[in-house]
Amino acid sequence: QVGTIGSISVRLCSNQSAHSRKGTVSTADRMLRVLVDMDGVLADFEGGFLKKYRARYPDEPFIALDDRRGFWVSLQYGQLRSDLCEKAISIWESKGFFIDLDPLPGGVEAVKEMARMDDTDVFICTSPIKHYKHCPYEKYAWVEKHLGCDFLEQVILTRDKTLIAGDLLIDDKPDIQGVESTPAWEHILFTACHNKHLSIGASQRRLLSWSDDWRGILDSKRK
Ligand SMILES: O=c1ccn([C@@H]2O[C@H](COP(=O)(O)O)[C@@H](O)[C@H]2O)c(=O)[nH]1
Ligand SMILES: [Mg+2]
Repeated sequence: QVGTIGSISVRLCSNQSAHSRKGTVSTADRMLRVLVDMDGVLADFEGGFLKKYRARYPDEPFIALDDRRGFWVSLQYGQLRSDLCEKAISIWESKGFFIDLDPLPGGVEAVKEMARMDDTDVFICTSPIKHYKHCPYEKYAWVEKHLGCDFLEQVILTRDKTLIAGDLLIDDKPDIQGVESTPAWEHILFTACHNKHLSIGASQRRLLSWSDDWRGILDSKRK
């Protein structure tokens, strides 16, 4: 929706959250709550990083996406050569890094479909970096740009996802730890270049991409 204030065009967001639009406040216990990570799940953090790193440091060595191992990009660059750790960090601390990330194939469509499903609440659950000048703002801006301003109601920024209650957390980080030792959610490992070689426990489930059966995973958690 677009309105005007004087000569200024403004985008009007509904004040209702997706949750209350479904009229479910009193029946929240029957809703399936899905938490979806952003970097590496909806937004192409690794691809965006490599593109900007190579543009800023064209003469420095880099790690091709196929050779990425381990969640921490900065750690692997630091192992390549110690000063490259800081150079890597400088990329995602820069203005424009997070907002410029391309959506990963099918992610935005999947999240929109989840939000339309009966008995389903979906939240974007993402960890901002501590260098807060650009990242938190740009994460909200990314959601508005790709999912629409009503979806801003569904954003959770936290550096500790174990504190957030949900049935499922779809996330590319293999080890999600925090102060809560038994988080409420089941972690579904979203496959990314840095985790695809990892063998996971027999009880853990993976989502290979957004073309994989995410609907089946949601259904498996419905009561
Ligand atoms: O080497 C790295 C790689 C990533 N990060 C930051 O970690 C978070 C990851 O957030 P998730 O919600 O777990 O996807 C993101 O803000 C990256 O910028 C990092 O600090 N160092
Ligand atoms: Mg992630």
